[in-house]
Amino acid sequence: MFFLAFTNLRDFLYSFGCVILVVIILRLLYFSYLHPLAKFPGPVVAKFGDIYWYYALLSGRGPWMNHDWHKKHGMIVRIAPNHLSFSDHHAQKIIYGFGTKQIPSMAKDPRFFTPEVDGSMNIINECNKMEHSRMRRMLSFSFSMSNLLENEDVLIRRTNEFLEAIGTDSRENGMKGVNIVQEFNYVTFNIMGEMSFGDSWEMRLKEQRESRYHWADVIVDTTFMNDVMRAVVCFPGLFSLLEVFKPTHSRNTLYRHAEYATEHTEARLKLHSVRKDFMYHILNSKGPAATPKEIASHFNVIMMAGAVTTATFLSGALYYLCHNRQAMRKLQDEMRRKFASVSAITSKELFDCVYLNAVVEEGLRIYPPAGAAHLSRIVPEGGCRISGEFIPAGTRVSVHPWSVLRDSSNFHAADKFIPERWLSNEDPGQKGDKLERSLPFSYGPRGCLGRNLAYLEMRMVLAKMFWKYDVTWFNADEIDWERDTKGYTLWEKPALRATFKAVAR
Ligand code: HEM
Repeated sequence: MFFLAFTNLRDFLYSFGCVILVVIILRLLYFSYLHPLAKFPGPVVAKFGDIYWYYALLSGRGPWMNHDWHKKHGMIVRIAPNHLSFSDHHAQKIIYGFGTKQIPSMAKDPRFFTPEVDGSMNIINECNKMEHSRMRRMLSFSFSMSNLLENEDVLIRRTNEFLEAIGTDSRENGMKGVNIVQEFNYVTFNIMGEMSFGDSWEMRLKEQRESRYHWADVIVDTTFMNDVMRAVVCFPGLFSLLEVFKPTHSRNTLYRHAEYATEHTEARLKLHSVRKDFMYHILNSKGPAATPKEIASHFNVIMMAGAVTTATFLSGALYYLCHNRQAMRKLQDEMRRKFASVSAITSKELFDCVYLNAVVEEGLRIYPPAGAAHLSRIVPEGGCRISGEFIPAGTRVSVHPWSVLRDSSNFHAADKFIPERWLSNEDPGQKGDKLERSLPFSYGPRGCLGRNLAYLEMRMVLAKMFWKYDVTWFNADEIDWERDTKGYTLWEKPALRATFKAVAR
């Protein structure tokens, strides 16, 4: 009937074009002048649709773009039609905190924290607060300091294996050196795997048809695909289409990663082990039992969040230490003076290594492993005030960590790696740095569950590596970290080729 109203195709196309044009103009007017967030400044194109936001995320240059927007527009920037980015540290407490009587804690944003490809929900992507609390209670004991210290043998043995591997490769590879970024991925992968699955970890790795580190490599490739999926789910029907056709790349990354998590979970569930790995604590936790699918989903993200982030820290820290030889020497001196042998290096002894801890904090500040993008939340019913402005209910909000950490009003020489800023009495020392503004593990009910483990790993790997080896870096002239690294939600890092020569003792 609709078509009959037109005498010919030309008239129809003309009228159709006019309707589209009017819709576009109305949309532009609405988003510019009438939308509840219309008064907030930001890049012009960002307010008309989410596409620009996804472009920034997937371009790998998001952290720098977002920081520039804050420099230009101020503390609150509209980075998508319904999304505000904050660079104000005070917003952190409201957006990520435990909540108050007036403003309840904010739920995670379901458009950002999407289900896994098998539809499962887990400790990271669950946006329902009650369901998340149940999960967190179930997993918490595994990550308590007492349990981690009970499993310290895993951390020490796996770090020693890493030392062996980089020493051997350095001798065998000559001027080719060792791809140390990859080796950091492997050591954190091994620590997370054995802590999670105990005895079945090694058994399953030996049984698998691919190389031992195939899953570790898949995890690295999956980080970017996770962001692609965040964009895909915004287009109705596209995810279902992908499920039917499963393009090779997503099969080899997202789906393969989920399969690995399921295979390792099933292998461990069959093994009636008494070893107190993470699985043991999950199975013995009080409260309703989780299904095998849910447990596999937790391990899917634990292997990702646990391995990639810590490896990212280690890679960045090594890069910046290689550029600040004085800091590297101070770290080596502290380790070599304090410990008579590599076996004397234990987690407890490392707690009070002052310079090592300063290097760790500065490494987390200058290259925050989970601080490149936006961990968005939804403003609850009734709206609330953030950074002096009323923000309506339903708005997506996030603090952009990179913009906070690279802001010279928070940290002097913000682009420079200066461990001494964490030691107020040392030269070049603190110059009014607002140290509390570095929150690499976020904050509140969704703050990092693996924080204790991350600190133990970061200290142990750095301490043993710098106790044992002097480092020569081969591709120093080719690599500029800020240029060559890609900032998605997690980072994609360039290869660092170095050689490790054992110190004569
Ligand atoms: C340097 C290393 C690490 C950094 C910088 C880091 C950072 C973070 C951040 C910023 C969050 C909050 C995410 C959000 O708000 O959406 C988070 C959550 C989380 N992290 Fe880490 N993380 C690190 C290592 C680890 C490790 C080793 C594990 C161990 C498995 C881990 C497990 C988790 C889990 C399970 C959550 C979700 C917590 C929840 O929602 O209740 N992380 N992490």
